[in-house]
Amino acid sequence: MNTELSPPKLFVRTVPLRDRADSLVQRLPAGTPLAWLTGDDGIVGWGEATRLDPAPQPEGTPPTDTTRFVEATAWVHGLLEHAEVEDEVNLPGTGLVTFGTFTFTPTSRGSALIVPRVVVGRREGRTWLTTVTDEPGAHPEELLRPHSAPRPVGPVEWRPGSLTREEWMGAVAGTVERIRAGELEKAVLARDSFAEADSPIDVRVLLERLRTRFPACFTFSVGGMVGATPELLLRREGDQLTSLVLAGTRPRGEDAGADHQLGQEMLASAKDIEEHGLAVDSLRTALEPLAEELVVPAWPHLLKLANVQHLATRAHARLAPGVSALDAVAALHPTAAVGGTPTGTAMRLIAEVEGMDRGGYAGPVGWLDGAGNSEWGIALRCAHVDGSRARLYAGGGIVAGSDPASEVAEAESKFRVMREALTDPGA
Ligand SMILES: C=C(O[C@@H]1C=C(C(=O)O)C=C[C@H]1O)C(=O)O
Repeated sequence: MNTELSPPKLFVRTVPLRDRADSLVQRLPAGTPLAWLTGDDGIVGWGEATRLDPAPQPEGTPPTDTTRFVEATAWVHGLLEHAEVEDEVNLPGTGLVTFGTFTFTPTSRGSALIVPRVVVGRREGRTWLTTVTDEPGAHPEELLRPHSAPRPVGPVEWRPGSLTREEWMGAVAGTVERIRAGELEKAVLARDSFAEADSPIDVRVLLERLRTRFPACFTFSVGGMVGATPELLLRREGDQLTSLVLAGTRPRGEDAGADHQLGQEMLASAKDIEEHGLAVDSLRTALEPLAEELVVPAWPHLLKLANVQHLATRAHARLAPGVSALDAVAALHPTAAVGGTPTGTAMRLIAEVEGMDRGGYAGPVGWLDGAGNSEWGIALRCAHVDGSRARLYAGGGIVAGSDPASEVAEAESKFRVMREALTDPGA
């Protein structure tokens, strides 16, 4: 493992593989997998050629500080400058790939950038293998790591998080009062809960369950953060940037009629449209200075997932020359979908009332390649997995019209994603 700021020289080789149309998760050995998957496509990686763990900033650092992103940008730039890359496939996700997870606030521990020894990727029926070594022409030993079968999670004990249900409802009610008093417009409040298994959790099992249950989401595993997020902070391909903003949540209906009604009700709800509008505005304000063109639809659409439905807006931008994906990540994080409005006030309120450290929850998680292609999700519907323990996180946007009991129910429906992933069939 290499953690110093001056990067090593890496030899990177990408070759095509025969497409077996299998799950990429099956290629992963046990251990700490890296993954970014959408349905059958994506990239998985293992081993560590090098990594950067940006240090947490001292307490009292402004919540919008971007030092961790700036450090990461410089480090990746240095890596790419030194690397020798032979790429026979040339698609987004080939060549030198770095996976990353960034904490929600600058003062938390847990931001990491990891270059795996081995990556297997697939995009639209084309599969590839990338190896990363310290010597030219060498094969990483990780390529030969034995592939044990994924192990079920086994019995799980569910433990309460930092705040009880009543305490958290109190925090929501207090936040609503402060919004009504004019201190801020919106804050996204979250809570945590714990799962304790008898033996170390095999993340591959979680990935396979998440990927198949949420094929439209981004299933990820980076630096212990594991989940399936529906929210795309940004995708960059060439100079094109796409972002999917989500805010506004309803349950799925029992049948098609009830489901349709719940969706239509949300589209007609002034409270949800306001909550969504604030998230879209924060994206627009952050993106405008970086874009030569920016297209944001005037009205949201519905995104239906297995557990909930959301108001969604897909924005497109053409980036100005010289703007990297990490520059855009730094500018966009945190949108008002996970922070609030105004950003600084909301982040201070979150730190004050949530009673926990979010770690990587609601932070950017994703990957970038040497050509500047990149995908970053917002780490939601996720847990931090550490050995036999998982810490789950879920929350929702609070505005003047929010009701604490509904917010608890909404967070529960979001917790379900990881609760179900951690529950073996028949358990
Ligand atoms: C905060 C979460 O989700 C965010 C909040 C939403 C809302 O308040 O309606 C919807 C989608 C996400 O932007 C979460 O999943 O924990």
